[in-house]
Amino acid sequence: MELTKVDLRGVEPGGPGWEAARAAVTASMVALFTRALPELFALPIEAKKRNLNNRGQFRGYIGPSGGMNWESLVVEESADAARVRGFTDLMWPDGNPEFCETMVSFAKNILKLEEMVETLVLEGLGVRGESIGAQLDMLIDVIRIWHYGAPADTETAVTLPPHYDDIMVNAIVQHEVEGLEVHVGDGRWVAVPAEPGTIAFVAGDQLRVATNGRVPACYHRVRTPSNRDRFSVLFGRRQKDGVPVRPLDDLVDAEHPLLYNPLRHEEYSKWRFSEEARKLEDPLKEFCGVEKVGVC
Ligand SMILES: O=C(O)CCC(=O)C(=O)O
Ligand SMILES: [Fe+2]
Repeated sequence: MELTKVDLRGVEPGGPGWEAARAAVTASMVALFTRALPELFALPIEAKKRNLNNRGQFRGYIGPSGGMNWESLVVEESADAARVRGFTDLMWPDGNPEFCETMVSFAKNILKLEEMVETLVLEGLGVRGESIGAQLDMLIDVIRIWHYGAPADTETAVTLPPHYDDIMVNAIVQHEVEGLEVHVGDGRWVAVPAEPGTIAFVAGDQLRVATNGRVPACYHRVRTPSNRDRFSVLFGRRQKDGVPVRPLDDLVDAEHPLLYNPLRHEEYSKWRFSEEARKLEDPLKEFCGVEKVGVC
């Protein structure tokens, strides 16, 4: 079975055209992958650690640990030049305007594309325009930048174990080196090719809740059998802290009864990396499902 591809070229859900947005993202990716990321990861570890991880797991710098040969950093609200300047000044106390400009331009371009995808998905499910607008207004964006060394376990070649993302949608951009694999319906893993200009949109737990289960979260992992170093960038959108994610009213009716209670991102993201949650097959359902796992 091949991955289902939806060709969105020519689809214009209002505003600037899809093709123009896609071309702008592709152009801004070149400087990002060829200059900005290698420069960032070449910084001493003390500098990267200034990207603090004090608001729950995966919200700042992650260094090599537990046999995993990886590093990653987070830039919150990356389409906002002032926020990116804050990050840049932390990394390079003398400033680095070129890095800042590259990140902001990439984030602004990909933000447009991601908004279109979110809108298309919700429109496709029959959500009214005003509810879509209100939902999108509750989101903020966050970029996670990864640098993976060659796989430590050359037999499996897995560099990031299987998981669901805890946000609404992540746009994943790979560059030349393969890695992203998604779990498809028949239980197989399918690689998303690292082709130039290809962006994978991955649904997370928050979209599962907002769509009342209509869009399942995508189970995915990173595996690099070619044994090379790899960079990737994730542009994610998630609900703002303090604003719970609720199933959209338009997606709850007699045929589709309410499946989830409101989900608070900051509570969920802390709990789901706990010992207890890691053992569960469906932590989201356990955390906020109206019916708990194993209860009929
Ligand atoms: O590096 C990738 O392609 C995906 C990373 C990922 O799945 C994550 O950070 O949640
Ligand atoms: Fe992920």
